[in-house]
Amino acid sequence: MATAPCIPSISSPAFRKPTTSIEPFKPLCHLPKTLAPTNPFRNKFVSLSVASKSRRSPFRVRAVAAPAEGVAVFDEMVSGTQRKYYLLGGKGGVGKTSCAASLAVKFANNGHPTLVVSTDPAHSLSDSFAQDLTGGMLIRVEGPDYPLFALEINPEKAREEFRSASQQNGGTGVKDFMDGMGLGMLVEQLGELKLGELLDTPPPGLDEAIAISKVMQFLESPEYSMFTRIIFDTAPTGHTLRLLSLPDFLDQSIGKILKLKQKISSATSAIKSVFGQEENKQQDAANKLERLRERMVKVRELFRDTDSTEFVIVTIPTVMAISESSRLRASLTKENVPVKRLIVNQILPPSASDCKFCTMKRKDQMRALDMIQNDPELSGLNLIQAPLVDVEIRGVPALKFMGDIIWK
Ligand SMILES: Nc1ncnc2c1ncn2[C@@H]1O[C@H](COP(=O)(O)OP(=O)(O)OP(=O)(O)O)[C@@H](O)[C@H]1O
Repeated sequence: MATAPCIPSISSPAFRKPTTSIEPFKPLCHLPKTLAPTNPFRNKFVSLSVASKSRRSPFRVRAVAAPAEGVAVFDEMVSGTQRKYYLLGGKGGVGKTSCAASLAVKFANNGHPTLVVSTDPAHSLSDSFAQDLTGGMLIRVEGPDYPLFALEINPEKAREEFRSASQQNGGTGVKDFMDGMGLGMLVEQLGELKLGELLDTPPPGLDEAIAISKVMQFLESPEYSMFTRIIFDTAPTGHTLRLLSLPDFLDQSIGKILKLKQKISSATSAIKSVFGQEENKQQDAANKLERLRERMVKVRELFRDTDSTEFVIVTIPTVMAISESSRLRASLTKENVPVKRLIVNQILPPSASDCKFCTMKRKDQMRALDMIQNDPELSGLNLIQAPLVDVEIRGVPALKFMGDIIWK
């Protein structure tokens, strides 16, 4: 005898038939056969209309924050050919990469040459696109109508570059040099910068700040000018929060180093001929640092530019994830980073079976969703609800499927 699946499946009748007093699921989209010859989603249906226009239900869905009705979220995102940046962030494992990759596919299928960048030290873009995107180079993603490129920034390499540039200016090289010159008092000032500490035990977020600044550097070059949509798949919340304050911190630190460098230069000008080569090397390093500082300033400006940038928070319907999202929103607001949307991912559909686990789990999720409506940080955001599906979302056809559900 056939039994109903315990964990909802996208092929299960639960996705097609109303089983509770919640608004019936309506099939919204399915993959064209040509796109998915071997795709697990083929001919399967899923709907996101859970709880959006609910009647009375055992899950109290009436109280759930409904997606902003009548707001064509994607129309607004896709319009215009001026470059726009989207940063997706949230707690670890909630689906940031899947949402970022699905948005990238959707933009590329809607006429935008798109670049998706991972600045998370633990990259998963390659896994998400089911394509090897490692190596720190732009790699074209196969499948979408318009060019879609992905870039996994190697944070180790980026940090190493920063470290070597900084050490020549503020690290032991300069310390030794200044000691030798009898400029001990400047070493004191250098100590205040805690630069050694910064380089030896870099704070979480430094990698990412440098990675983003590197992307900014790339974007200035002509071969990148084609991209009209840039999506950043960022590291989990903790990193992101530190990242927000890092550009200021580094800007100040580097600024001080450069001032110091000027002082050293003038103090040693009399003996420049002796140390000519060393001087040149240090000047190169100073230039590098200056460029890094300028890029940091650009990163800071980018984060706060409401015309071109948006931070999308991704979460799941658990009390812990929603509390963390609320704190993230508060920090983003404090830093003047524009946020409009909140994606609640992995929502369980009502179960067709009498599976107690599923019923309990969904009730719990509905309670967590209720929290959003009562949360001062989150209640004003456009809520996008995405269902939990029963297979991993990997490869362009699956990402297109997910993108068509989320980005409407
Ligand atoms: N709606 C969904 N239904 C089913 N599986 C999903 C859904 N969203 C994401 N997943 C799966 O959850 C896992 C984690 O997703 P993803 O890598 O996108 O999360 P993340 O937030 O980027 O993780 P990390 O913080 O580790 O970078 C992946 O296996 C992905 O396929």
